[in-house]
Amino acid sequence: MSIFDSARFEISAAKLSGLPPERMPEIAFAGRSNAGKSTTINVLTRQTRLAFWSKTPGRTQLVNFFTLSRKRPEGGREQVGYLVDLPGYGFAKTQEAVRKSWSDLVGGYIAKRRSLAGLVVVMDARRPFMPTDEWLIEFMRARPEVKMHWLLNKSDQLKTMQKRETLRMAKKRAAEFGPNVTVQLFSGLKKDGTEELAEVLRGWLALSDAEPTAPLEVLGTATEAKD
Ligand SMILES: Nc1nc2c(ncn2[C@@H]2O[C@H](COP(=O)(O)OP(=O)(O)OP(=O)(O)O)[C@@H](O)[C@H]2O)c(=O)[nH]1
Repeated sequence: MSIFDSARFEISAAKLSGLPPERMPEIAFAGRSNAGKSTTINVLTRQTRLAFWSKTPGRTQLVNFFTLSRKRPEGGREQVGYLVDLPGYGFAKTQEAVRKSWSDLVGGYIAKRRSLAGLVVVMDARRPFMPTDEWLIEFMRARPEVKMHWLLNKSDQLKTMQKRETLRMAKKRAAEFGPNVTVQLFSGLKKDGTEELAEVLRGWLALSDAEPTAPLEVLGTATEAKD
């Protein structure tokens, strides 16, 4: 059983003060509305209702935390990280208040969350790097040490040559952005690229399914020595 199959809903937060304590590395997912973030999370975790929270229109923007765990060699399970579903974006000009609350929540999370190991940006491969995607990517300039993976979803809608060109262009942009950015083509519909994505995310958590005893750095629990 992969750590992603183990994903269990833990908690939702509508504001930064409601986030759970930083006790494990976090893998966050973000994307424009309709880019396929929910589909991606559901394919990755092989569940059909995990990311259903964002489905209700007009729902308060929430950050949803799912616990990832793995089997201990001696039996039982241990928690290894959080999968964090960030609220979608892609707003009309009139929705300024919505945009502001999204930007405070998501921008604040990215800027301040020390346990953020990496961010997956889900984009529509037919039109990646829309202005709202660029906002999100710009937030990450403040955290160059955090990994980022650009997921070019709906690649099933592209012809072979378009796929090649889109990937080439995105890889060029990733290299310009910095050393911690990776990119791949993906299709949530066809489940193409799922293993490549899972491999990237296991790398962020310093985990491998083949090595259940691999050491894991648990962030946010260090205490300072007192004299
Ligand atoms: N062709 C194609 N369609 C996809 C793919 N992934 C998702 N879709 C479709 O795109 C639409 C949006 O997918 P969702 O997963 O709901 O997108 P979302 O980004 O979570 O959207 P919000 O809930 O609005 O934030 C749905 O109609 C999906 O069936 C894909 O890989 N290929």
